[in-house]
Amino acid sequence: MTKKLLMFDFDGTLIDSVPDLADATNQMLTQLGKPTHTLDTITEWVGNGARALVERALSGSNNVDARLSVAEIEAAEQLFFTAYAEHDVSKTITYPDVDQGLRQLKEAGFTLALVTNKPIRFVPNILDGLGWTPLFDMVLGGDSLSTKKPDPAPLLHTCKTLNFDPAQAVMIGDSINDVSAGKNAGIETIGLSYGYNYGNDIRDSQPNQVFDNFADLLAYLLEK
Ligand SMILES: O=C(O)COP(=O)(O)O
Ligand SMILES: [Mg+2]
Repeated sequence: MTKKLLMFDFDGTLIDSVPDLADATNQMLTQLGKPTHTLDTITEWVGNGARALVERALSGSNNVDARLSVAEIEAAEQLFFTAYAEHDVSKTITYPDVDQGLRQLKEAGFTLALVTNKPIRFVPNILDGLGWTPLFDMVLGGDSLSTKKPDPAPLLHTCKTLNFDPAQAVMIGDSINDVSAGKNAGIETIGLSYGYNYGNDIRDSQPNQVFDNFADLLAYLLEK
């Protein structure tokens, strides 16, 4: 791979975080006296950051209930933050071959960055727990800038900060937000099919490449 900067998405790409996100979501809903939801349902609400997850959970649907007040959403979000802080790594696991793969890519000379829509406050603890903090030269959360993926700004900001031309970079993720952010930034995109994408096939978003597991992605990145 002639690219030098690899920008990775986090949830659904490197880590399977939905079991913890779902526990925190259901803890919040229980505290509010609202019905809880299954792991599969909550999985389809992940992708646009914590605020969107909370709004969808309160609505019981991806179509957010317009009658929800800002105060109601913000109060629920605080409950979610408290619950997720307690459970951010209880059930979170890395996908197969990711841990070794990231280390191999780093050793091969790639610069690695993490560009997630997850609120930044939760990211350092998870990275520390996985022993991944030294692997990433830059980490951006969904609230690090004023816009998040699918906006291109986090990707372009990462390229600029790390002194890479967008043509030297690739965005790797599981969701249409990662592919759209890459396309909006004029950056090559690689989709991974095993994560969370609102129940849709990542191929529908037409990334430049798609892989069904991290081992195949690794082979592709290392062989070029
Ligand atoms: O927190 C989310 O909603 C998604 O996070 P991600 O961008 O790492 O997939
Ligand atoms: Mg993701």
